Amino acid sequence: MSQGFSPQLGMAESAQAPKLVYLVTGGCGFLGEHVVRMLLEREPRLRELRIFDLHLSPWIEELKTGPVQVTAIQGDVTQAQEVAAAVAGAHVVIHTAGLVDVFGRASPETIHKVNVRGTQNVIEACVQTGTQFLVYTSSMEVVGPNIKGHPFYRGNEDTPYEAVHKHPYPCSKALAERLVLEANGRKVRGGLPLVTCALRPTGIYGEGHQIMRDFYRQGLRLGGRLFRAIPASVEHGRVYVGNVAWMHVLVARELEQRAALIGGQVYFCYDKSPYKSYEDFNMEFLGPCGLRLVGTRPLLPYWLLVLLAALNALLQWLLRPLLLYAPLLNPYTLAVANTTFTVSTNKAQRHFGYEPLFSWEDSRTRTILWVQAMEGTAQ
Ligand SMILES: NC(=O)C1=CN([C@@H]2O[C@H](COP(=O)(O)OP(=O)(O)OC[C@H]3O[C@@H](n4cnc5c(N)ncnc54)[C@H](O)[C@@H]3O)[C@@H](O)[C@H]2O)C=CC1
Ligand SMILES: C[C@H](CCCC(C)(C)O)[C@H]1CC[C@H]2[C@@H]3[C@H](O)CC4=CC(=O)CC[C@]4(C)[C@H]3CC[C@]12C
Repeated sequence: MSQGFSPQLGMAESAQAPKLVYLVTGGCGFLGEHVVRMLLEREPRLRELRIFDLHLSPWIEELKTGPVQVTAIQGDVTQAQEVAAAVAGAHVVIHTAGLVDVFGRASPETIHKVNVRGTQNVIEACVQTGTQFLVYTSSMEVVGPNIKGHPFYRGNEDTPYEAVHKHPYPCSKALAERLVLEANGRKVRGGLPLVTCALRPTGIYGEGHQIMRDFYRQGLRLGGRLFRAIPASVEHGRVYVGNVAWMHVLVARELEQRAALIGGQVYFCYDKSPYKSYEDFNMEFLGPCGLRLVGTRPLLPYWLLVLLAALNALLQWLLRPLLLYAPLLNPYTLAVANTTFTVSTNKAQRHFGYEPLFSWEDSRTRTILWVQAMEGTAQ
């Protein structure tokens, strides 16, 4: 039961009638929306695009006027039947849906349910319905930073690193990634092998990034200032959302032709974004929007930040019966922000010809324009 998926875009093939059906889970999220729009722009063989999400966004309606059939499916990845119904008849699934929570908003059980069981449901749906190609959005967090705070400096997919986690989010992403990779080669309905791979973005930034929005608003509240908490020497890997989306589209396109090479593999998502600390990197966008990062060195000593982070964790626990207290600073976010984690690799280029679609200058400009368009700029 070959589904006629031919990733090499030859002239003759691209001129053929579009026939592929793609499903994007989490298609209304920050990354998912960019994947959806990228597919519509850059996958000429697309006949139908299914957008599956717990919460459907109104912008989907605008996409329905184009030549590709856009089908919005409100559904929950934790519900196996809903997932199977959405997957049936799709050639490719791009599974970006996930619960991204490192602030203690959701319980560990809920994070596990959505990220691990949800992914298991997607895999089983592919097997049951005969969908052969699955791309999973994993995370750098699957590798690190680990609980010991070991630096990962310009590492690649083969760099040895002690990946030990305790926090529910990285634990769930690691388990889900393993499920996806182990499913590579399983026979799907019709007898063909399932081909899977996992992409591991570092910290994604760009239009729609909620945490950037939070920092911007915090800066406005503080009179146009943000206060340095992390030493400038701690490098944190970042990648532009458009390039992460492009990597998903490209690897999905190449999965059939290069199944033996790509199947069961992991790829860090990378581009030409500079290596900087989390805060200095954010200032590349927030600076031109009128914010200032105060201090060349952290204003508070590290031990005090550790204490404040622990206090926040305690308050979260104490207040939980009354209200949700989920500040940006907690022991986990402090450890991640304060540990060098950067990647330097060309594996995606070697395996499926990935080159960033957006230069650093473009990525920066697009992100600045998005921040500036937010209500009440600081200028
Ligand atoms: N934001 C980042 O810096 C990074 C994100 N990732 C991964 O990328 C993926 C997308 O993340 P973001 O776009 O940042 O998050 P997001 O929260 O903006 O998007 C996730 C989407 O999944 C949907 N979703 C959540 N639970 C669902 C469920 N039970 N059923 C169906 N849909 C559900 C949400 O409604 C949302 O639209 C996630 O898998 C995340 O782990 C990986 C590395 C970095
Ligand atoms: C919120 C953190 C920055 C605040 C630090 C403080 C309070 C000292 O100023 C963010 C620093 C690093 C971020 C994480 C990182 O980019 C890796 C991620 C990958 C994912 O898959 C999901 C998101 C995240 C965990 C990201 C979350 C915010 C930070 C912890």
